[in-house]
Amino acid sequence: MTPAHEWYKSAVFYELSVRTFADGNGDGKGDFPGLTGRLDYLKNLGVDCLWLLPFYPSPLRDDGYDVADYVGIHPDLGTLEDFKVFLREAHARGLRVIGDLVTNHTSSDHPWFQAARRGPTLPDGSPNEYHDYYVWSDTGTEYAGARIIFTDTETSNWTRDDQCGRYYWHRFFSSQPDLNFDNPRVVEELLSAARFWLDLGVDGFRVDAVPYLIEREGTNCENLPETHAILKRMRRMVDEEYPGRLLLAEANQWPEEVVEYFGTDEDPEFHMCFNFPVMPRLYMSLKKEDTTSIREIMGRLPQIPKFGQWATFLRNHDELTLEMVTDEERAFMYAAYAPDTRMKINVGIRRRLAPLLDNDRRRIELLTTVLLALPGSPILYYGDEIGMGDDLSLADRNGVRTPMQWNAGMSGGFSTAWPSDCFFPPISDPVYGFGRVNVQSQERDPSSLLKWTARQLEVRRAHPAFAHGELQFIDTDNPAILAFTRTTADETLLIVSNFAANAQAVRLELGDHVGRTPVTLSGGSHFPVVAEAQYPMILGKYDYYWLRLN
Ligand SMILES: OC[C@H]1O[C@H](O[C@H]2O[C@H](CO)[C@@H](O)[C@H](O)[C@H]2O)[C@H](O)[C@@H](O)[C@@H]1O
Ligand SMILES: [Ca+2]
Repeated sequence: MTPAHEWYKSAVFYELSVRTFADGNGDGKGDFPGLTGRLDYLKNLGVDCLWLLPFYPSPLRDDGYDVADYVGIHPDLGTLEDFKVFLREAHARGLRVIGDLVTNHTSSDHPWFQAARRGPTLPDGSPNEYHDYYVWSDTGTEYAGARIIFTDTETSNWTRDDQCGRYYWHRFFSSQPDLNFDNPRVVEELLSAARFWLDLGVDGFRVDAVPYLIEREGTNCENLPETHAILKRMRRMVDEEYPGRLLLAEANQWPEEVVEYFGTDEDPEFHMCFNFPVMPRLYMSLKKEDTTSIREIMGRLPQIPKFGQWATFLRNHDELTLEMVTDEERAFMYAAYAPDTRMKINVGIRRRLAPLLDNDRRRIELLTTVLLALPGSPILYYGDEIGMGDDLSLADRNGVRTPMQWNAGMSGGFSTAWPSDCFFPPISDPVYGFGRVNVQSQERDPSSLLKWTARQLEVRRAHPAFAHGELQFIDTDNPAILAFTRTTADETLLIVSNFAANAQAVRLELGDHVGRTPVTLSGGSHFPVVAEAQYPMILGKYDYYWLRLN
């Protein structure tokens, strides 16, 4: 039995932007009342926890990751009362809700930065306490070992502030000055902001961009011990004051570094960390028809503490990041998945799941089943469950953030406003547009992607080994086939997936399971008994089996 406070280990997460999910008042911008009205959809889909992208007051120069007030609601999205109603209604349906805590930086519009730029000393000669909330330099030459993350926009991590006459540090856009986490007051401010939402009842946070909190000369300013110390302090606060709430780390790092963000059983840090390294390898394996890199990277993941759980995903609101691959692999991914240069951004590809996979239902199903079956709690990105497309004409990563497509009516049912008055225009092309791809039509079609996804989530829920089972890769004589077992004391599941565009024959090394009978999880079909170590199978193109070894 998993203790109740480890609910996140068996949860399926659903990431959404309030701004683009459902508009309740017809102004063309999604809002909390609109989202509240769609909670039954999410419940019926079978997800357990909603991750809301930043919903705070913000000038929206980075879609809300530029926070101007940590303890408010962006006026476009409703009021604090609307938020409370939403949270109550979500909880009433058994849905949990996590927010997005943007720790590393604020917006340059934040009152702290506006005060900080007045300089270290105020006109009356008194010290300006807010100046030290940010990281300043007189030369803008320090920390040269830190890479630039938004390579398409920024040329330096320093920008000169004319008002202050000094340079401020920023790992992301220049409109997002980094907070100075060497200042204990900043740490306390962030903890207070977290407490505000935890007091209201949120179930935790995805914590943004955690590797970059502290800067030190002579390092790359990522994953520093001082950064971990601050994050552990955050975890202690949550465990002591809000037991059972979740902290999920966004640390886009290699396995050896990301695992540090879990901490240890004795000195914990995050309950969950995104598995960034495996994500691009799922796509790579499809194009290469070779799953070796998935096995390799999963084998590189160190042991995590008992409380820990990975967060797995195929897509999110950012570009499909290619930071955690080699140069050669990155070149392969660009050639395979970004034939149009508009698809590239920074170190990644700004496309949604369905277009990446040529809208091929078999490939979408294949990657989704692998996502649901690998160790970790899966995170679905809104709209991918109906196969939404993207809009390359929109700037930055906004092309993958278009309005949810609810029906074939005006503005896809997202809003009663005209499409041109929506925050982003709903997609209307003949292939991915709301006239063809929408929730209402898929709810009426038993064979739709939406219905299929809901069924898979139901099957996953019925078999706790998906959430808790130990992973064992099965040796095969065909690299196009990914085969693994997930085992608990009660059951062993066998997952077999064909990453090739043609039917494949394979022999699975099932010596540990001789005498057992594979039975499909949906339908209960009995396969031939495992009579000897080598178990032959045939799989159609992009085919998969979810089996239980009886
Ligand atoms: O708040 C700034 C950004 O923080 C997150 O960024 C992450 O996304 C980057 C790619 O877009 C990635 O390269 C980096 O490693 C991450 O920290 C957030 O998800 C972004 O939306 C945001 O702009
Ligand atoms: Ca609205």
